[in-house]
Amino acid sequence: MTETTAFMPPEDPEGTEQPTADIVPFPLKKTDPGPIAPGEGVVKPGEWEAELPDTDDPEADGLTDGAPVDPPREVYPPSVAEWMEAKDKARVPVLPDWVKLPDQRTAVRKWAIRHYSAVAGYHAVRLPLVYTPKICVYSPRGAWRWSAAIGRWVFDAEGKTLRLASVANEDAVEYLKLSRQRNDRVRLRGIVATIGGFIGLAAALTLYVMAPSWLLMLAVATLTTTLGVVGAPADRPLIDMAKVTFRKRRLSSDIVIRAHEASGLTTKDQTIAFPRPIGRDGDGWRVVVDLPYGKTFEDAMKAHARLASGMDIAPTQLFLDKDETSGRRVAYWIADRDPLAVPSGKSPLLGATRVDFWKPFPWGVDERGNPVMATMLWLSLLVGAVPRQGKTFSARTIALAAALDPYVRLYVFDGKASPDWRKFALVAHRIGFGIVPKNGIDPVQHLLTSLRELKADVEDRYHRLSELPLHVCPEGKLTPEISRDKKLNMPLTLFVVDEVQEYLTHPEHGKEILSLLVYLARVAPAVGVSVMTATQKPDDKACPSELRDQHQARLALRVGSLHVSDVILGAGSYSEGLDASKLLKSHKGVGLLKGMSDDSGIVRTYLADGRDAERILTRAAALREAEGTLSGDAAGEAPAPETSATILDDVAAVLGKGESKVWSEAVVDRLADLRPDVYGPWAELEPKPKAEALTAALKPFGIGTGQISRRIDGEQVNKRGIKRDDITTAITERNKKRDAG
Ligand SMILES: Nc1ncnc2c1ncn2[C@@H]1O[C@H](COP(=O)(O)OP(=O)(O)OP(=O)(O)O)[C@@H](O)[C@H]1O
Repeated sequence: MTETTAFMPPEDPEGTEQPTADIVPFPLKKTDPGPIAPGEGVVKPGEWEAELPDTDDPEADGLTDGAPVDPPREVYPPSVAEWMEAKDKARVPVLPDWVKLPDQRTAVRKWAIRHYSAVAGYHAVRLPLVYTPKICVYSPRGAWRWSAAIGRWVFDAEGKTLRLASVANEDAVEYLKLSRQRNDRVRLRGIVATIGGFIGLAAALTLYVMAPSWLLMLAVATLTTTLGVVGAPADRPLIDMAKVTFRKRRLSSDIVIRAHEASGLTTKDQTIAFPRPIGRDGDGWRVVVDLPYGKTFEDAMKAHARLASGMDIAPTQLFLDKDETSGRRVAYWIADRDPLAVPSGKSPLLGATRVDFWKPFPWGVDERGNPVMATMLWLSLLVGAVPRQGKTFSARTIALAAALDPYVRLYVFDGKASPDWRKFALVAHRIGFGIVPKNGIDPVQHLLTSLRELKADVEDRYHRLSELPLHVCPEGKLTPEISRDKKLNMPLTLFVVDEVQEYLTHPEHGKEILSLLVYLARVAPAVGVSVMTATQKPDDKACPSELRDQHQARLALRVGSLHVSDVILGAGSYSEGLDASKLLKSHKGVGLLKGMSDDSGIVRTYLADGRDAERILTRAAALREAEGTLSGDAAGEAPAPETSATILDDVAAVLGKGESKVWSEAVVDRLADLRPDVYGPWAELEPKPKAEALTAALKPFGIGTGQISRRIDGEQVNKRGIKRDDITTAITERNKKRDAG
C-alpha cells in the first residue's frame, strides 16, 4: 500500500484558482454512501491506493478476491531429522551434572565435608558453653508447663468454657449433662494419671537403684533436655542456627504476572504468556515470558527494578536474557540469593603447571556458576571500573595465564606503580612501574621505547608472515607452531597497561603513547599481539574513545553510572541488558564481559591474590628458564636503549674504587643491592645465567666479560668478569655520541 500525495502540476503558477480535487460539502448528517466505485486511475489526496495483484507476478497466480492471506500452516516437524534434533534439545538429562561430572562431584563432596564439619564444630563448641546452661535454666519451666498441662487434662479444663457458657445461659439441662461428662472424665483421667504416676515413680526408683550410672545419667540428661526444650521461650530457640537461612520461596506464575502488572509492562487486558513452564535452573528459577505485542526486551530492562520489586526480591537476584526468537520474548533467571556477592573462589591457575595460551583458559564463573573461559587471541581487552572493585586482579589473572605459557611474551606497565604487578619482573620481556623516574629509569620512556619496539615488531611480522613458505604458513596467519618457533621470533605477545590513563595524560609523551597504543590495539591482534588496558577513568579525556573503540573485548566491573558503563562496554550495551552501574560494592571481581566471544554476560572472576600471583610467577619463571624463553628485562637482555644507557653508570657505581676488575656475579649482586626492583631478578638466578644476564646487557656497548683469575685457597680460579677500564671507555663513548646527537 502506498499513500499518494497531491502535487501541483509543474506548469501551474502558485496560487492558481484551478482546484486539484473536487470540493465536497461537509455532510450535516452521516449517511451511508454505499459502496463507492472509484474512477479508474483517480486517486484523491490522502487516500490509500491498494496494489492489486499483478497478473504477471508468478506469486499472484491463483490469488482471488477474499482468498486468505495467512501463509499455509507449516507441517511440524518438517522432517524426521529435525524432529529428532528438536527432541534431542528438549530431552532432560537422566542424572544432574553434579552426579555425572567428576569435578562437580568432587566439588559437591568437598562442599558437604566443609559444610557439615563446620556445622558440627559450631554446635560442639556451643553444647557445653551455651546449650547446657540454657537447658538447665529452662527445664524447671518445662516441668511446670508439663505438670500444668497434665493437671488441665485430668480436670477437663478444655470443657470449662462450655460449662460456664451454659451457666451464663441458665441452661440447666446442658449444664447437668456437661457436669456429668466432666465427672466421668475426671474420674477416669485421675485413675490413669495416678497409675502413670506410680509407674513413673517405680521406674525412676528402679533406675536410681539398679541402673548403671551411665544409664542414669543418660536418663537424667534426656529428661532435662526434654524439659528444657518444652520450657524454652518460643522466640528464643534452644539451639542456635549454624547457617543463615536465605529467603527462598516457590515462584509461581501469579507472582510473575503480578510483577509485570506492577511494573507497567502489562495491563489487565494484555497480559504475558508463558511459552515454557517455570522451572528450577541451578540456584534459582528460570522463567520465559512473552510480553504483550509491542513490548520489547528493552522495555523489560528498563523495568528491571520494578519487576524485582513485583516479585519481592532484590534487583541483584533478577537477571534478564534476550531471546533471539522473538523481540517480545524475555528469559528471567531469578536467583535464590544474590549470586554475585558469593566469591567464585581461587583461580585454577594455582594448580596449573602450564597453560596453552592458544586455548581458552578458566577466568571465572557466571552468575549461575557456569565456567567462563577467557581468550586473548586476536583481540584486545579494555577493563574499566571504579577503584577497589577488582580491576587489577581480574586483568592480572589473564596476565598470569599468559605467564604460565612459556611461549607468550609479556609486556607489563602499571601506571600506578602498585605492588600488584611487581613480581611480573620475573617473566616480563619489558616491565615498568609508575610515571616517575626512579633509580635512573624513566618508566614512561621505557614504555615508549617498548611500544615503538613492538610496533616495529608488528610491522615486521606482517611482512614475514606473508613471505613464509606455504607449508609453514598455509593461510598467511600466525599458527601455534610459528609462534613457538624461536627462530621465527613471533611469539604470542600480551601487552598489559594498568591504569593506562596515567600514561595517556603524560604531558610530554601522552600523545605518542596514545597513538602507538591505538595502532597496536587495532592492528596487532591479527599477528598475535594483544593489548590489555585497564583504567578507572574511561572518560574521553583520560582514555579517549579512539583508543577505547579499538578494543574488541570489554570488561566493566562496578561503575558509577549507566553512562560510564556504556562508555566501557560500548554504546548500546545497556539496551542489550548490560549495565555495570547495577553492580554493588560487595560484587568484588565481578564484571560484565562483552566481545570476547559471541555471548555477553556476567563473569565472577577467580581470585589470585598477591601471594598466589607470586607463586604462579615463580613457577612461570622456572618454566620459561627451562624452555629457554626468558627474554628482555626478565633475562637482563639488551634492555631498551634508554634504559641500557643507565647500566653502564650503574656498573661504574658498584665497582669499588681500588678495583680494576670484578667477577660478573659479584657485580650483579651489587647491582641488585643498588636497585632491587631492576636487578633483583638477576640476583636470584644461578651463578652462570647470572653472569650471562650481565654479559647480554653490556654487549650492545661492545663490552666483553673477559676471563678473570684469582687465587682462592691457593688455587687459581678462572671466571668471567668486568674490567673498570672497559666501563670507563664505554661511558666516554656513549657521552660523546649523546652530545653529538
Ligand atoms: N575475583 C575476586 N574475588 C574476590 N575478591 C576480589 C576479587 N578481585 C578483587 N577482589 C578484592 O577487591 C580488592 C580490590 O581489587 P583490585 O586491587 O584489583 O581493585 P582495583 O579496581 O584495581 O583497585 P584500584 O583501582 O584501587 O587499583 C582486592 O584487594 C580483593 O580483596
